[in-house]
Amino acid sequence: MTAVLKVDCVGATFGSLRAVRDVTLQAHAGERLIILGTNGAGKSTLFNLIAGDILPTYGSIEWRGQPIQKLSAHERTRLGISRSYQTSRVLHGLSVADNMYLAVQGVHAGRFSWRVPGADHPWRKKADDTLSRIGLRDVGDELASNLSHGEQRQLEIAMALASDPYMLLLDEPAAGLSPSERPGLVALLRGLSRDVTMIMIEHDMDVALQVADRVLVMHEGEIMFEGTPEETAASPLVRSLYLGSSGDVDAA
Ligand SMILES: Nc1ncnc2c1ncn2[C@@H]1O[C@H](COP(=O)(O)OP(=O)(O)OP(=O)(O)O)[C@@H](O)[C@H]1O
Repeated sequence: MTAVLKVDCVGATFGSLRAVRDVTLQAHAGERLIILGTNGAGKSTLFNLIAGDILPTYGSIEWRGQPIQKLSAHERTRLGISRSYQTSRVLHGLSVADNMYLAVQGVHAGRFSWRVPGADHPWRKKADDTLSRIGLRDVGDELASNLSHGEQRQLEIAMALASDPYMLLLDEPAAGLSPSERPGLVALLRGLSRDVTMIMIEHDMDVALQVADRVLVMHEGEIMFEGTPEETAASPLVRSLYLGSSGDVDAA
Protein backbone atom coordinates (compact mmCIF):
# COMPACT_ATOMS: atom_id res chain seq x y z
CA MET A 1 0.00 0.00 0.00
CA THR A 2 1.22 3.50 -0.84
CA ALA A 3 1.27 6.08 1.95
CA VAL A 4 -0.04 9.32 0.44
CA LEU A 5 -0.04 11.27 3.70
CA LYS A 6 2.79 11.08 6.25
CA VAL A 7 2.41 13.03 9.47
CA ASP A 8 5.68 12.81 11.39
CA CYS A 9 5.95 13.77 15.07
CA VAL A 10 3.65 16.79 14.70
CA GLY A 11 2.61 19.05 17.56
CA ALA A 12 0.37 22.10 18.02
CA THR A 13 0.60 24.23 21.13
CA PHE A 14 -1.81 27.01 22.16
CA GLY A 15 -0.09 28.96 24.96
CA SER A 16 0.69 26.31 27.55
CA LEU A 17 -1.82 23.81 26.12
CA ARG A 18 -0.34 21.02 24.02
CA ALA A 19 -3.46 20.31 21.92
CA VAL A 20 -1.64 17.83 19.62
CA ARG A 21 1.50 16.06 20.88
CA ASP A 22 4.05 14.17 18.82
CA VAL A 23 1.47 12.69 16.46
CA THR A 24 2.75 10.32 13.77
CA LEU A 25 0.37 8.71 11.30
CA GLN A 26 0.12 7.63 7.69
CA ALA A 27 -2.87 7.38 5.35
CA HIS A 28 -2.71 5.04 2.39
CA ALA A 29 -4.18 5.64 -1.07
CA GLY A 30 -7.93 4.95 -1.00
CA GLU A 31 -7.97 4.21 2.71
CA ARG A 32 -10.77 5.14 5.15
CA LEU A 33 -9.09 6.27 8.34
CA ILE A 34 -11.32 7.23 11.27
CA ILE A 35 -10.20 9.32 14.22
CA LEU A 36 -12.13 8.79 17.44
CA GLY A 37 -11.69 10.55 20.76
CA THR A 38 -13.46 12.34 23.55
CA ASN A 39 -14.20 16.09 23.53
CA GLY A 40 -11.00 18.13 23.54
CA ALA A 41 -8.81 15.14 22.56
CA GLY A 42 -7.23 17.19 19.73
CA LYS A 43 -9.03 15.68 16.71
CA SER A 44 -10.11 18.96 15.08
CA THR A 45 -6.69 20.48 15.75
CA LEU A 46 -5.07 17.52 13.99
CA PHE A 47 -7.46 18.05 11.06
CA ASN A 48 -6.61 21.74 10.97
CA LEU A 49 -2.92 20.81 10.83
CA ILE A 50 -3.45 18.40 7.92
CA ALA A 51 -5.75 20.79 6.02
CA GLY A 52 -3.50 23.82 6.62
CA ASP A 53 -5.97 25.86 8.69
CA ILE A 54 -3.22 26.07 11.32
CA LEU A 55 0.50 25.45 10.99
CA PRO A 56 2.25 22.96 13.29
CA THR A 57 4.39 24.18 16.18
CA TYR A 58 6.78 21.37 15.20
CA GLY A 59 6.98 18.28 13.03
CA SER A 60 6.52 17.57 9.33
CA ILE A 61 3.60 16.68 7.07
CA GLU A 62 4.21 15.11 3.67
CA TRP A 63 1.57 14.76 0.97
CA ARG A 64 2.40 12.49 -1.97
CA GLY A 65 6.11 12.96 -1.35
CA GLN A 66 6.00 16.75 -0.92
CA PRO A 67 6.45 18.61 2.41
CA ILE A 68 3.28 20.66 2.96
CA GLN A 69 3.48 21.73 6.61
CA LYS A 70 4.20 25.35 5.63
CA LEU A 71 1.59 25.59 2.85
CA SER A 72 -1.69 27.49 3.29
CA ALA A 73 -5.05 25.71 3.27
CA HIS A 74 -5.72 27.05 -0.22
CA GLU A 75 -2.41 25.69 -1.55
CA ARG A 76 -3.23 22.30 -0.01
CA THR A 77 -6.68 22.36 -1.66
CA ARG A 78 -4.92 22.84 -4.99
CA LEU A 79 -2.82 19.75 -4.23
CA GLY A 80 -6.02 17.73 -3.79
CA ILE A 81 -6.82 17.95 -0.07
CA SER A 82 -10.38 18.99 0.75
CA ARG A 83 -12.22 19.22 4.05
CA SER A 84 -15.65 19.72 5.59
CA TYR A 85 -16.16 21.53 8.88
CA GLN A 86 -17.99 20.65 12.10
CA THR A 87 -20.05 23.81 11.65
CA SER A 88 -22.03 23.83 8.43
CA ARG A 89 -20.84 26.10 5.60
CA VAL A 90 -24.13 25.68 3.70
CA LEU A 91 -25.87 29.00 2.89
CA HIS A 92 -29.49 28.42 3.88
CA GLY A 93 -30.93 31.29 1.81
CA LEU A 94 -29.64 29.79 -1.46
CA SER A 95 -30.83 26.79 -3.42
CA VAL A 96 -28.97 23.48 -3.18
CA ALA A 97 -27.74 23.94 -6.79
CA ASP A 98 -26.45 27.46 -6.06
CA ASN A 99 -24.61 26.31 -2.93
CA MET A 100 -22.97 23.62 -5.01
CA TYR A 101 -22.19 26.08 -7.81
CA LEU A 102 -20.48 28.46 -5.34
CA ALA A 103 -18.37 25.56 -4.03
CA VAL A 104 -17.24 24.76 -7.59
CA GLN A 105 -16.61 28.45 -8.31
CA GLY A 106 -14.56 28.72 -5.10
CA VAL A 107 -12.14 26.14 -6.47
CA HIS A 108 -11.35 28.53 -9.34
CA ALA A 109 -9.91 31.24 -7.09
CA GLY A 110 -9.79 34.78 -8.47
CA ARG A 111 -12.47 34.15 -11.07
CA PHE A 112 -15.52 35.14 -9.02
CA SER A 113 -18.41 36.64 -10.96
CA TRP A 114 -21.90 37.74 -9.91
CA ARG A 115 -23.23 36.90 -13.37
CA VAL A 116 -25.74 34.07 -13.22
CA PRO A 117 -24.24 31.22 -15.27
CA GLY A 118 -26.28 29.35 -17.84
CA ALA A 119 -27.11 25.67 -17.40
CA ASP A 120 -24.42 24.75 -19.93
CA HIS A 121 -21.63 26.60 -18.10
CA PRO A 122 -18.91 24.03 -17.23
CA TRP A 123 -18.97 24.97 -13.52
CA ARG A 124 -22.77 24.58 -13.44
CA LYS A 125 -22.42 21.21 -15.16
CA LYS A 126 -19.75 20.18 -12.67
CA ALA A 127 -22.04 21.25 -9.81
CA ASP A 128 -24.97 19.25 -11.23
CA ASP A 129 -22.80 16.17 -11.80
CA THR A 130 -21.53 16.27 -8.23
CA LEU A 131 -25.06 16.62 -6.86
CA SER A 132 -26.08 13.57 -8.92
CA ARG A 133 -23.13 11.60 -7.58
CA ILE A 134 -24.22 12.36 -4.03
CA GLY A 135 -27.94 11.76 -4.70
CA LEU A 136 -29.13 15.36 -4.37
CA ARG A 137 -29.84 16.28 -8.00
CA ASP A 138 -33.62 15.98 -7.49
CA VAL A 139 -33.63 18.63 -4.76
CA GLY A 140 -31.32 21.06 -6.61
CA ASP A 141 -34.00 23.76 -6.82
CA GLU A 142 -34.94 23.52 -3.13
CA LEU A 143 -33.74 26.16 -0.70
CA ALA A 144 -30.97 24.60 1.38
CA SER A 145 -32.98 25.52 4.49
CA ASN A 146 -35.73 23.12 3.35
CA LEU A 147 -33.40 20.11 3.34
CA SER A 148 -33.48 17.60 6.17
CA HIS A 149 -30.47 17.61 8.45
CA GLY A 150 -29.21 14.44 6.75
CA GLU A 151 -29.51 16.03 3.29
CA GLN A 152 -27.61 19.11 4.52
CA ARG A 153 -24.73 16.88 5.65
CA GLN A 154 -24.89 15.20 2.22
CA LEU A 155 -24.66 18.64 0.59
CA GLU A 156 -21.59 19.48 2.70
CA ILE A 157 -19.90 16.29 1.48
CA ALA A 158 -20.85 17.17 -2.11
CA MET A 159 -19.38 20.66 -1.64
CA ALA A 160 -16.16 19.18 -0.27
CA LEU A 161 -15.98 17.04 -3.44
CA ALA A 162 -16.24 20.13 -5.70
CA SER A 163 -12.46 20.28 -6.16
CA ASP A 164 -12.20 16.59 -7.19
CA PRO A 165 -9.91 15.95 -4.21
CA TYR A 166 -7.50 13.04 -3.79
CA MET A 167 -8.14 13.22 -0.06
CA LEU A 168 -11.30 14.16 1.79
CA LEU A 169 -11.21 15.22 5.45
CA LEU A 170 -14.67 14.95 7.03
CA ASP A 171 -15.23 16.49 10.45
CA GLU A 172 -18.07 14.66 12.20
CA PRO A 173 -20.36 14.07 9.23
CA ALA A 174 -22.92 12.27 11.45
CA ALA A 175 -23.18 15.13 13.98
CA GLY A 176 -26.80 16.00 14.66
CA LEU A 177 -28.24 13.20 12.52
CA SER A 178 -31.20 11.21 13.81
CA PRO A 179 -30.71 7.43 14.16
CA SER A 180 -32.91 6.96 11.07
CA GLU A 181 -30.66 9.26 8.98
CA ARG A 182 -27.40 7.50 9.87
CA PRO A 183 -27.70 4.41 7.63
CA GLY A 184 -28.09 6.74 4.62
CA LEU A 185 -24.89 8.57 5.54
CA VAL A 186 -23.02 5.29 6.07
CA ALA A 187 -24.18 4.07 2.63
CA LEU A 188 -23.08 7.34 1.04
CA LEU A 189 -19.63 7.24 2.66
CA ARG A 190 -19.12 3.57 1.83
CA GLY A 191 -20.14 4.26 -1.77
CA LEU A 192 -17.57 7.02 -2.36
CA SER A 193 -14.92 6.15 -4.92
CA ARG A 194 -11.72 4.58 -3.59
CA ASP A 195 -9.90 7.04 -5.83
CA VAL A 196 -10.45 9.37 -2.88
CA THR A 197 -8.58 8.74 0.38
CA MET A 198 -10.75 9.65 3.37
CA ILE A 199 -9.91 10.67 6.91
CA MET A 200 -12.91 11.24 9.14
CA ILE A 201 -13.43 12.44 12.67
CA GLU A 202 -16.50 10.76 14.12
CA HIS A 203 -18.03 10.60 17.59
CA ASP A 204 -20.58 7.99 16.61
CA MET A 205 -18.84 4.64 17.11
CA ASP A 206 -21.45 2.79 15.09
CA VAL A 207 -20.99 5.00 12.01
CA ALA A 208 -17.20 5.03 12.46
CA LEU A 209 -16.80 1.26 12.64
CA GLN A 210 -19.01 0.70 9.59
CA VAL A 211 -16.96 3.06 7.43
CA ALA A 212 -13.41 2.55 8.73
CA ASP A 213 -10.58 0.44 7.35
CA ARG A 214 -8.46 1.58 10.28
CA VAL A 215 -9.24 3.48 13.47
CA LEU A 216 -7.06 5.85 15.51
CA VAL A 217 -8.12 6.91 18.99
CA MET A 218 -6.82 10.22 20.37
CA HIS A 219 -6.67 11.24 24.01
CA GLU A 220 -5.18 14.44 25.42
CA GLY A 221 -3.47 15.29 22.13
CA GLU A 222 -1.87 11.87 21.54
CA ILE A 223 -2.76 8.82 19.50
CA MET A 224 -3.31 6.12 22.10
CA PHE A 225 -4.67 3.29 19.93
CA GLU A 226 -4.61 2.12 16.34
CA GLY A 227 -6.45 -0.90 14.95
CA THR A 228 -9.06 -2.40 12.66
CA PRO A 229 -12.76 -1.79 13.40
CA GLU A 230 -12.93 -5.26 14.99
CA GLU A 231 -9.88 -4.60 17.19
CA THR A 232 -11.35 -1.22 18.14
CA ALA A 233 -14.70 -2.68 19.16
CA ALA A 234 -12.94 -5.34 21.26
CA SER A 235 -10.33 -3.08 22.88
CA PRO A 236 -10.59 -2.53 26.64
CA LEU A 237 -8.30 0.51 26.24
CA VAL A 238 -10.71 2.10 23.75
CA ARG A 239 -13.62 1.33 26.05
CA SER A 240 -11.96 3.02 28.99
CA LEU A 241 -10.66 6.00 26.96
CA TYR A 242 -13.55 6.65 24.69
CA LEU A 243 -16.64 5.21 26.29
CA GLY A 244 -15.89 6.07 29.90
CA SER A 245 -16.43 3.75 32.79
CA SER A 246 -19.87 2.57 31.63
CA GLY A 247 -18.35 0.69 28.68
CA ASP A 248 -21.70 1.13 26.95
CA VAL A 249 -21.14 1.22 23.18
CA ASP A 250 -24.57 2.78 22.60
CA ALA A 251 -23.54 5.71 24.80
CA ALA A 252 -21.11 6.85 22.09
N1 LIG B 1 -7.36 28.04 18.46
C1 LIG B 1 -7.26 27.56 19.69
N2 LIG B 1 -6.78 28.30 20.70
C2 LIG B 1 -6.66 27.80 21.94
N3 LIG B 1 -7.00 26.54 22.30
C3 LIG B 1 -7.51 25.76 21.33
C4 LIG B 1 -7.67 26.21 19.98
N4 LIG B 1 -8.18 25.19 19.24
C5 LIG B 1 -8.35 24.15 20.09
N5 LIG B 1 -7.96 24.50 21.33
C6 LIG B 1 -7.95 23.62 22.50
O1 LIG B 1 -7.22 22.47 22.14
C7 LIG B 1 -7.80 21.30 22.74
C8 LIG B 1 -8.15 20.30 21.64
O2 LIG B 1 -9.26 20.84 20.92
P1 LIG B 1 -9.87 20.13 19.64
O3 LIG B 1 -10.98 21.00 19.14
O4 LIG B 1 -8.78 19.79 18.69
O5 LIG B 1 -10.45 18.79 20.25
P2 LIG B 1 -11.48 17.76 19.61
O6 LIG B 1 -10.96 16.40 19.92
O7 LIG B 1 -11.73 18.09 18.19
O8 LIG B 1 -12.78 18.03 20.47
P3 LIG B 1 -14.34 18.03 20.02
O9 LIG B 1 -14.70 16.61 19.83
O10 LIG B 1 -15.02 18.65 21.20
O11 LIG B 1 -14.44 18.86 18.78
C9 LIG B 1 -9.00 21.78 23.54
O12 LIG B 1 -8.60 21.93 24.88
C10 LIG B 1 -9.34 23.11 22.90
O13 LIG B 1 -9.96 23.98 23.84
